[in-house]
Amino acid sequence: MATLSRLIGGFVRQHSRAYALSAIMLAGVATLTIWVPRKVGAMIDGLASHTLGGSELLREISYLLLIGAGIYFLRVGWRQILYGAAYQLGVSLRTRLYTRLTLQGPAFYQQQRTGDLMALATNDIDAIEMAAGEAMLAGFDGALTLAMVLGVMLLGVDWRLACIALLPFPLMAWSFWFISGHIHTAATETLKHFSALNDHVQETLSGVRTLRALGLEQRSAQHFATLAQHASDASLRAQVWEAAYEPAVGLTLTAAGGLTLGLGGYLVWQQQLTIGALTSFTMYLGQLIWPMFAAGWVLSLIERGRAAWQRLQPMLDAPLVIDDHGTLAQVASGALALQHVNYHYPQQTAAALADVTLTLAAGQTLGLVGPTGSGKSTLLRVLLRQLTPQSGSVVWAGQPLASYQLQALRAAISWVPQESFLFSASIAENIALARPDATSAEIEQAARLADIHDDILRFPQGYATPVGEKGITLSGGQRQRVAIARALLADNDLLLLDDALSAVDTGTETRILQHLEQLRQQRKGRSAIIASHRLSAVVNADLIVVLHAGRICETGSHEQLLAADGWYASQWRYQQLEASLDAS
Ligand SMILES: Nc1ncnc2c1ncn2[C@@H]1O[C@H](COP(=O)(O)OP(=O)(O)OP(=O)(O)O)[C@@H](O)[C@H]1O
Repeated sequence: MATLSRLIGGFVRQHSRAYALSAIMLAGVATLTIWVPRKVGAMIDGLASHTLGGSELLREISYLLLIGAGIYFLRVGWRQILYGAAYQLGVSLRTRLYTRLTLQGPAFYQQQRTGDLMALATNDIDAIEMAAGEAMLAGFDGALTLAMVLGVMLLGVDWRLACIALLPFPLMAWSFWFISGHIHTAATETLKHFSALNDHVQETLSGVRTLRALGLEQRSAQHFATLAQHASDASLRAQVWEAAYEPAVGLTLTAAGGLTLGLGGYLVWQQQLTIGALTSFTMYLGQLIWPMFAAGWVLSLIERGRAAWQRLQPMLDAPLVIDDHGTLAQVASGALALQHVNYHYPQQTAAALADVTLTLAAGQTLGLVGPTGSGKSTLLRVLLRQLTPQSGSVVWAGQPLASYQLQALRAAISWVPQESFLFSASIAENIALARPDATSAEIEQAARLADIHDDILRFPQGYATPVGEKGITLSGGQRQRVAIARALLADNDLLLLDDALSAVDTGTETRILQHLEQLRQQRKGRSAIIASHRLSAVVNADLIVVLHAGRICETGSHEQLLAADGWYASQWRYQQLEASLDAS
């Protein structure tokens, strides 16, 4: 597992110019800062010995002002350069995370909470960005200033004073180590609690209608308040530990100041040190405040970054549930054959698909029916390679599914799931999702085939009407038909309808199925698999397969299955009776 230091090290090497330039500017800041106490000490000694006249004094003061301005501009410069580079780390980590998430399959998302993933992409990456930017440079700045100030104190002022002043520092180092361990724990807790909070908000907003319908708003608000309290407590604990750096620095510097004044006063009294030199030394001691605080700040940022990286890295390295080592970039037209396919979900004891064997010739339509939970959707997901069977083979156009590039395979299939998703865009853009270059005429033609054209014209802005989260809400049946139009416009070799007509009335269903049949006649070689509870959707299929607890228990054409008088026939009679009762 790569550590945070390796990640940041690699990033610094990649952006070495920006970091080197910032370091040079910081070195300039440190050099100028070091210069000030020496100048002030010399001025005091000059004034005390009456060797510094009015004009020289003015000149020295203007030098000091120039140094101050130089420090200011260099500080602004290095911050701009460094943060510009550190933000690139955030961009690259976010892109890596996003790309990885788009490649993961349903099994991954079943184990992850959406709010947690969103927190990783925002809060956690921010913390890593801070560790790579602010912490790196504050660390460098602090270390450089410390080394230069100590060097001047030891070699340029008085080594005895420097040695005595440094006596309390080991105690401070120990307290920093102690505090940073606690900050790491508190930062990890804070990020976890923030994730839980995020997750609750995301889930609540997605299911707000259900919450309201069940009258659960108050309970949800109480739960939110508890999570918010936990997040705030954890954040406060981290802040309290961060605040502990200050007294440690204060105590150390006060002790160092006391020791300096004691020995310094004695040396001045013994005339071994001038008052100006003692003043310079005290000013240098004051300049140690920044490196001390920088050390605390850097440790805190690094611990927060480490905690975030420990949460983010497993997501970036999570193995892809579906391997993508196929080489074939195109699916040729051909039969689809399943041989003894078995699949069971990891958490389930019973198989969702058991010994499924069937063949669908190119251009044929397969009807997939069976009681709820019999494995229809699972079979379609195996064809989409969202799930990999534990045993058996699936071959399309003579090639195992895994030999196709995943994207090529999925691009050859139009899939309309039970719950279709509409993005926050216009209806036209939602239909043209797989073919953004489609013309308006093509989009309208697909909408006509899906029997949604007239509905769309009744919307306030027609095809330009925004839908999804920020637009109007479509009915379940309208959503399904927009999704079917999307699939038809894509015009792929294989169309998978997963109970995709369940929310439309039987008249609309019949019209859409007729359109599909006409399309199939026009474009030879196009196959379709229609999974449905309603048997009327599969009556005209070339082959109908009845699944029961994952097994194929009946197979044949509509007439053959009626003659067999099994589950299909009894279900057909029941549904026909139901339809005639509805009609009367
Ligand atoms: N993600 C999952 N994790 C665990 N078990 C699952 C998962 N999805 C489905 N199952 C189980 O696998 C079995 C087959 O489910 P599947 O959704 O394929 O049936 P289905 O025939 O499409 O049902 P329906 O007609 O109700 O849509 C069921 O027992 C179901 O509980």
